[in-house]
Amino acid sequence: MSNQSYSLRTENLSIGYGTKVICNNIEMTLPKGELCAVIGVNGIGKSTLIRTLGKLQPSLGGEAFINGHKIAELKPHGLAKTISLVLTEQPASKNLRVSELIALGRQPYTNWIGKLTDEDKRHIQQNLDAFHLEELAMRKCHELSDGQLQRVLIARAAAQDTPIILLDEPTTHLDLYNKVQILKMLRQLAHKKGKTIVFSTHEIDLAIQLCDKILILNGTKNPFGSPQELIAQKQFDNLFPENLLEFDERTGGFKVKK
Ligand SMILES: Nc1ncnc2c1ncn2[C@@H]1O[C@H](COP(=O)(O)OP(=O)(O)OP(=O)(O)O)[C@@H](O)[C@H]1O
Repeated sequence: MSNQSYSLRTENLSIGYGTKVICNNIEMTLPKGELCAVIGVNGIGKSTLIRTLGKLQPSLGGEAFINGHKIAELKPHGLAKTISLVLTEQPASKNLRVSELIALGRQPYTNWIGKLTDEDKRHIQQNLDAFHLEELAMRKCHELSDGQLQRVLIARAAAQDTPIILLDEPTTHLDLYNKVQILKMLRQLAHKKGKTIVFSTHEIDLAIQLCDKILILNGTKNPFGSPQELIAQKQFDNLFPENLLEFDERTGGFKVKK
C-alpha cells in the first residue's frame, strides 16, 4: 500500500543523537483513528522516537510520513496543524488557568493578535467537557493533581485538532485508576474522533488491553503489530531478562518469577 493510504508511516527510520544511532529499522504503519503504544526498556529510545516524529529532532535515516507527506518537509505552520505534542516536561505556563492552557491549543488557528473566534471557543468548551474539566476551568494549572494536569494537556492537544497526537509517557506518576482513565480517553479520541495517536509508555499490560497497535523498541529489530499478533509471535517473551519476569500469554501480562 502507498504512504498516502496511511495516516502515519515510517520506513526504515533511524533515531538518535548526532551521529549515534540508538534504534534503526523502525517500521510502523498506522491508519487514521488508531491508538499505538511505543514500549521498551528504560533508555531504549521511546522519548527519542516521539520527539523525532514530532520533528523536535531530526531522524538519522529513513523517512516518516503523515498522509503521504514527509514529516521532515513540513513547515512550522503546517506542522502545528498536523501534529500536537504532549511531552513529559511540566508546562512552563503553570501559572495559566486551565481554560487558558487549553486555549493555547488554538494558537495555530488564531490571527496575529491571538483573538479567539467563536470556532476556537467552541473547541475549548467541547474539550473542557470531553475531559471532565468544567469545574476546574478557572483553576491555575499549578493547583492541579498530576492526573488532572495530564487531562488538561491532552485537552489542549485535542483543542489543537490535529490528525496526529504524540504523547511522551502520559501516564507517569498516575495511580492505576488515572492511568486507565487517561488511556481510555486517548482510545476514545482515536476511535470516535479519528485521531491517530502514538504514545510512549511502560504500561505494557494496559497497552495490550487498550491499544490497536504496539511498537516494541528493541534497537535493531522493532516488532510492530496488534497486541494479539505480537503475543502470537511471542514478542513480549524476551522484552526483559528472564530471571525476574515472565510473560503470561493467557492473561496478556507479566508475572514475577518467585
Ligand atoms: N539529548 C541527548 N543527547 C544524547 N543522548 C541522549 C539525549 N537524550 C537521551 N539520550 C540517550 O538516548 C537514549 C534513549 O533515551 P530516551 O529518553 O529516548 O529513552 P526512553 O526509552 O524514553 O527511556 P525511559 O524509559 O527511561 O524514559 C538513552 O541512552 C539516553 O541516554
